[in-house]
Amino acid sequence: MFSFEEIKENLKRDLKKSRYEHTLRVVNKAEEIAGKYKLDINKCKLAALLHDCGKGKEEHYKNKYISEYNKLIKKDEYVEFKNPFLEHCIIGYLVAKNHYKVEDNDVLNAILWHTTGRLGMTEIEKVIYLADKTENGRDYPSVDKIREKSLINLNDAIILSINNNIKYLIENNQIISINTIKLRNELIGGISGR
Ligand SMILES: Nc1ncnc2c1ncn2[C@@H]1O[C@H](COP(=O)(O)OP(=O)(O)O)[C@@H](O)[C@H]1O
Repeated sequence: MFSFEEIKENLKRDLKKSRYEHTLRVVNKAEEIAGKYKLDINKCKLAALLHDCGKGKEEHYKNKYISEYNKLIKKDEYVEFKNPFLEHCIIGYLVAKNHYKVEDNDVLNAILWHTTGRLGMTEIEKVIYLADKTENGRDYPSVDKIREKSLINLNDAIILSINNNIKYLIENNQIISINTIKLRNELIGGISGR
């Protein structure tokens, strides 16, 4: 297992500058949100640091971890990670697990589901999902509302974020993850949680 600082050094080298800077802002935002809900800060910071670790070198890492990739991608809920916009999620999961030797499933799942979310998300997964969408460099019309809500109620913030996300995906004629739809239905259905 690499230390947090070692991973940071590696990512500084491997990611393009803007992606690395986004990553550091996601770490800060994840720390802020996790602190609010008294969640495990170290797990959240590690997942935030690694959330985009597969970005930009998807083909390279896919080939490197092809047998595990092929096994995972067959699962119904993972099929959509074949989509080029979502591929970095499963690649990030594989790189965190196999290259950075992360064994903690809370951290690995937060990386895997950071873009789409999924039914039955853990609170750590929700923190990384929201930290990615609301880090201080993000600037889109509803970001302030989602940012504010993230520190009040995780589920309500995610509903706002998904509504915004779906509009964007429709306007750009992109696929909408079935996992996102399932999550939205779960949260709108009023399943308890925070
Ligand atoms: N719920 C979703 N279902 C399908 N595609 C999505 C979804 N959310 C985002 N995407 C696509 O994935 C891309 C990457 O999203 P994301 O990882 O959140 O952005 P970033 O790489 O900037 O952190 C988006 O630009 C969009 O095209």
